[in-house]
Amino acid sequence: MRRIAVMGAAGRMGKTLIEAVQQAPGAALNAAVDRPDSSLLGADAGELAGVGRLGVALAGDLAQVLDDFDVLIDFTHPSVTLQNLQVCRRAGKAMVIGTTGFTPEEKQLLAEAAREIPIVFAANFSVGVNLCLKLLDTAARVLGDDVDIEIIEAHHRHKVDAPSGTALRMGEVVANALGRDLHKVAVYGREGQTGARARETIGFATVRAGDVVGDHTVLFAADGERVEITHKASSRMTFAKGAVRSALWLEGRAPALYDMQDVLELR
Ligand SMILES: NC(=O)C1=CN([C@@H]2O[C@H](COP(=O)(O)OP(=O)(O)OC[C@H]3O[C@@H](n4cnc5c(N)ncnc54)[C@H](OP(=O)(O)O)[C@@H]3O)[C@@H](O)[C@H]2O)C=CC1
Ligand SMILES: O=C(O)C1=N[C@H](C(=O)O)C[C@H](O)C1
Repeated sequence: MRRIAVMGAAGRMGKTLIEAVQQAPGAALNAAVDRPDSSLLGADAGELAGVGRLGVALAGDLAQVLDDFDVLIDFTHPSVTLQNLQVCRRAGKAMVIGTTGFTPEEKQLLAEAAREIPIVFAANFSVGVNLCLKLLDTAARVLGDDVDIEIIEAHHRHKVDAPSGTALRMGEVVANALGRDLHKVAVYGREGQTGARARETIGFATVRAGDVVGDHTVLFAADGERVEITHKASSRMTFAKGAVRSALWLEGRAPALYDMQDVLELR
């Protein structure tokens, strides 16, 4: 049985992850952690997640539960994940990281830790989005430099980072396929006298509203036709299932930085 710990267990994804672990054959929830000053510490993680008592009390410190798990699933905040990264690295524990909003320098820290522990890191753990990443690579190569490319994403009002990690990953895939450097060609929103659009730019537009789970569209627009590749998530369970699948997949893997494309064998 794969012993799993969930970080950010009282959060939106944390609670869904607890439910997904509970449903997955071969996986067991052995630890659940949230912030040290949480008023929920000591509560039963299963009851928090609405799946019934699991006998796992919510802890406020990862170090307290280190002996209880094999792999940590962390969907929190970059600063929290980076602290946990060091704890897991020292203890030789595998990680599944779904947190978004890392700077390029912070992503480098993930790559460094992955020399010592196996990590699956993905901005989006849904099968559908990972299929879309493959489709986007093909679309960009076929449509080439004859189209304008724009990425539009929408999320719930509580989301704290923008553009979404998924939108940025979609931008990277498209830019790589076209031999462009996303850092040089990305345009994050437009306002005022912008001038005409330069063909090589990749535009990002962000919507934050209500309870939208996660919508992404990549628009390839030529003169005379448009192609749109759209993914809409209607439940966080799609991300949670992918994360738990990754935690199981990591068993016996060598230290390296993997992503969901590896787990799905889409490389
Ligand atoms: N890769 C993917 O497929 C997906 C990624 N995400 C990403 O996952 C992350 C979390 O999203 P979401 O669940 O909506 O966010 P939430 O804010 O609902 O959850 C984060 C949880 O972490 C807790 N937390 C804060 N500080 C600490 C700490 N020091 N130690 C432990 N826990 C802490 C928060 O507590 P408090 O609320 O009290 O601050 C909260 O319970 C985001 O970066 C999001 O973009 C989301 C969905 C899918
Ligand atoms: O914060 C969210 O909710 C989500 N975040 C991820 C992202 O930033 O891409 C994935 C998903 O779209 C939901």
